[in-house]
Amino acid sequence: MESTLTESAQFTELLLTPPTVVDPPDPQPLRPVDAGVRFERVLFAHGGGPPLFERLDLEIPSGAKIGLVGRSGGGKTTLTRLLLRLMDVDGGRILVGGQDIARLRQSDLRNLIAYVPQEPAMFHRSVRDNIAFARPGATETEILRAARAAHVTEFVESLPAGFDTLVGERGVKLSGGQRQRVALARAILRDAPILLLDEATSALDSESELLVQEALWHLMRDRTALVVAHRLSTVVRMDRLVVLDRGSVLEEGSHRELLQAKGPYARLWHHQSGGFLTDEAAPDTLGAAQHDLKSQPATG
Ligand SMILES: Nc1ncnc2c1ncn2[C@@H]1O[C@H](COP(=O)(O)OP(=O)(O)OP(=O)(O)O)[C@@H](O)[C@H]1O
Repeated sequence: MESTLTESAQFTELLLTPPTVVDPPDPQPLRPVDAGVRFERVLFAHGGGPPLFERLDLEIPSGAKIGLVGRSGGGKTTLTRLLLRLMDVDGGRILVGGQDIARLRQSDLRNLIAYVPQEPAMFHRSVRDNIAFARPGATETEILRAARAAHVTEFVESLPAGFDTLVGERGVKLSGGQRQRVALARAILRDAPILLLDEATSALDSESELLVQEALWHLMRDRTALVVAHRLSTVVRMDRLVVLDRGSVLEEGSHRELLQAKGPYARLWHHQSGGFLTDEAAPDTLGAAQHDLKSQPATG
């Protein structure tokens, strides 16, 4: 009882003390000290099937920008779903900021991670509502700022009712690139310290691609980013690429290091065409590369 009284007295005192310093005009959001992500000996199998991940270890330091690449079925989507805790691991653990996500409140975990899926869900509401729902209570200024940063403003200006234009069922009135920009605006508005992005595989027109890229880089600044990367322009700029195949990390390093290593990624890179790391092109490439890795002794 006494301690409660003391605490409340201290609290009141704080309230009554006139502030001697003022907030900066453009304050930075308070972030956890560490927004690193760590997969630790993760074991996982889909619905009683064979294990996909067997003791998967992956470290993403706070603020790092990691690209997840690899052929279809490698486990990229599963990894993102485990991090969002849409499913639980069968063994090992996933840590965010040093805390086991299984021990966090779901809402707290969601506040730490902004997720941009390949096919962002669109509601038959206005463009504004489609952005705003990412953070209930956001002010008009905040919504418009996010829209501007994600280059939504440009295309909205040519819509009949601007931000009040209804986007149609599942956003049919918007192009793929425009939907992605709305999704990035949502993530900007969320302002979470960790960004998890499943990059769209479908070709965007080059103007959209450029704008989405720019918005994406803007969004990644000062955040930890894990991007399932399909586009070469994204991959090249990442700090580190992780090549995932059949639930295992085949190799990792920067784009330059992996090219020099002349391994699976380098083969993928040289095989791909049209600016995308196509899953179609990957199986033979990675399969052959994996065979090479297995059959040749490591030469360093
Ligand atoms: N819900 C599910 N139930 C059973 N097996 C699944 C399920 N989801 C994925 N898998 C299997 O898990 C493995 C990894 O799939 P995942 O979607 O994570 O790979 P991916 O690298 O994201 O592939 P893509 O590039 O095609 O999206 C695949 O063998 C897939 O068939």
